[in-house]
Amino acid sequence: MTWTEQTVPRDHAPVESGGIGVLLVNLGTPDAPDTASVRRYLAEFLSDRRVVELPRLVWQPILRGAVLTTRPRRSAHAYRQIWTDAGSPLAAITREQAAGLQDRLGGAAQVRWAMRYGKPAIGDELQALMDAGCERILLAPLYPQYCAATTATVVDKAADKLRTMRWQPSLRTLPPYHDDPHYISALAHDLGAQLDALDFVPEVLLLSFHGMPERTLRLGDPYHCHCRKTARLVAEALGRADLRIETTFQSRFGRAKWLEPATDAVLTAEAQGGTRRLAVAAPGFSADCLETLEELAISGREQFLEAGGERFAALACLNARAPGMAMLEAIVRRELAGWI
Ligand SMILES: C=CC1=C(C)c2cc3[nH]c(cc4nc(cc5[nH]c(cc1n2)c(C)c5CCC(=O)O)C(CCC(=O)O)=C4C)c(C)c3C=C
Ligand SMILES: [Fe+2]
Ligand SMILES: [Fe+2]
Repeated sequence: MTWTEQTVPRDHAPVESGGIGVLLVNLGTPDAPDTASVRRYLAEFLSDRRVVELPRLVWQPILRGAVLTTRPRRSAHAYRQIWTDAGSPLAAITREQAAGLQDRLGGAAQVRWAMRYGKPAIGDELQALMDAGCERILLAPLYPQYCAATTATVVDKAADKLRTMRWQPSLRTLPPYHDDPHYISALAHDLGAQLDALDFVPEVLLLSFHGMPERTLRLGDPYHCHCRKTARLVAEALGRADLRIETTFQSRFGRAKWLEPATDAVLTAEAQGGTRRLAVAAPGFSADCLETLEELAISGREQFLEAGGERFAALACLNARAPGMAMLEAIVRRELAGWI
């Protein structure tokens, strides 16, 4: 037998040479804002050992016991407050970002999107890109600040899929972009415009990042340093001498010590300390989601006003608006250099 294309067995359809794919990935979200869907989502998310770094034998009984019997109902209530006709904001915005990037890249690459937990699954979307002829794929976790709990687990999940393939695509990953001039100037431009559009002048701007257990910093995760650097560069680029800018960490989970200062504690302390007008932005989130729309814009507002604050604004993430999309196009094109 001669070794021709026809006689060599394949484990996927033949691909056209030169096909380039881009897979945008964000965290994940439940399919619906009900307790059962949230429980399914949290079970997958919180079973990831990149997220909760405890031995399985210790963590799984706690997760299956206390956590999954109480949290899903509470979180489902929170999700219901932010759910839209297009579904979960995180999924709807990520879908829009993928469509916007596809428009910008034209025929140079095929763009799809996936979620690390829930749907659409990373493995299925990698397969779809390959089925569409992509031999080279840029995996783009939409996390500006690198963290093992977010960025690394996306790469792990993609590797799980590649492990099943005889003929793998060539894979690149988007590096963290926490200090990239495109990202910093997109944020400065967009946050500056949002601040100018407010009907009050804030005394304080909180830059609130998602928290992490503090021990991950001691173990060498660069996340905390990346957040601090982003905050410093955004503050410099905003260039507002009249605005006090503070960095905080939100969404504490569990009993361990998390990165500080905590956003909720600072909102209360600022109001009690005399700050009357405050704005909060979440530069680490590429898309608005539960953590920005509920935790900051709803609960955060309540905390600040109940403690004596008078005016509060939660600024939008970059989402699929022009400054964020131009930034995404620029950093993706750079990573595709040599491919397109
Ligand atoms: C140990 C628990 C958690 C770690 C560590 C963690 C890190 C982490 N998360 C994000 C981004 C998002 N998290 C979101 C929701 C969310 N996060 C946790 C817990 C941990 N996150 C939970 C339990 C939840 C679900 C909601 C809840 O029950 O509170 C989301 C929003 C998802 C959505 O559907 O809108 C995002 C985005 C980052 C960036 C990060 C580490 C840097
Ligand atoms: Fe989280
Ligand atoms: Fe939260």
